[in-house]
Amino acid sequence: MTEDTADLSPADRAKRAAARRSVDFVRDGMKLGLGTGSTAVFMVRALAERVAAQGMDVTCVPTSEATARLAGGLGLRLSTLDAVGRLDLTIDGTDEFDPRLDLIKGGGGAHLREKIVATASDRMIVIADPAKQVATLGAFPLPLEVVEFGWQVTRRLVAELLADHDLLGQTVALRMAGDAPARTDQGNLILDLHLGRIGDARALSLALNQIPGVVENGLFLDICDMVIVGHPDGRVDIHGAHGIVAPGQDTTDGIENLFRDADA
Ligand SMILES: O=C[C@H](O)[C@H](O)[C@H](O)COP(=O)(O)O
Repeated sequence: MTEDTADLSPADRAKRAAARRSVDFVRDGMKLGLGTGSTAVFMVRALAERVAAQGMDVTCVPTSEATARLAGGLGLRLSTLDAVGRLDLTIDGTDEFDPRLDLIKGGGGAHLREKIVATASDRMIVIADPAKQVATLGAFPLPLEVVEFGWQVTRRLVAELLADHDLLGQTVALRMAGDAPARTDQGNLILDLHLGRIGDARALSLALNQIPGVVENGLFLDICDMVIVGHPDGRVDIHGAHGIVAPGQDTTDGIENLFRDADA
């Protein structure tokens, strides 16, 4: 199945360009983590096309029920993280990435499973449109998955903790889905932390996860190896941990070199 790009918005054309480039990194026999969100949807479709066209043998672990439905419906072979144990590569979207390739994720509430899967992967490629690139994380509200039991006490502890950190804002909001609280795939709640700018993401991430009712925050630190940024005209830029390693329309040659460069 190939989408008609003429019907896509510029942002969606950019997401699609990044997504299609990312599946060039998939090799026969790989165990793959599949991300969640609108950019990941383009990736799952591109992956299903490639696997079918080339008769590849890949095993996929989805990071959400939505991705599981999409990937399964497109004929990709699904498994569970516990069944495969270790993954070769995870490809996922993001809400923000900074020059260190640190991320804020969880705009769709999937960051817990996404972080478990990415951490169990040898590599993580993030796919993004240009709007996701920031100098400092924090303009996008930081999602925090919390258990329902005592959540208002948890929210108060989170608010007190934020007062001790280097942040522009400190508003904590329960995420809603219409009139009811939004629920994650685990049945938990989400607090969105409107922080404006996060001065020390490592200190904040560690501190938040010390609060008992907190399950996981949306900061992905030192997890991502490469960000592929798509553009509406189909070009892509590949960002490694030390800057752009493949500006403009790169080739499919030297994929392993790109990873090595990303690690340099
Ligand atoms: O919970 C959702 C995930 O972290 C998504 O990967 C993230 O929100 C980016 O989503 P999108 O590709 O739709 O911008």
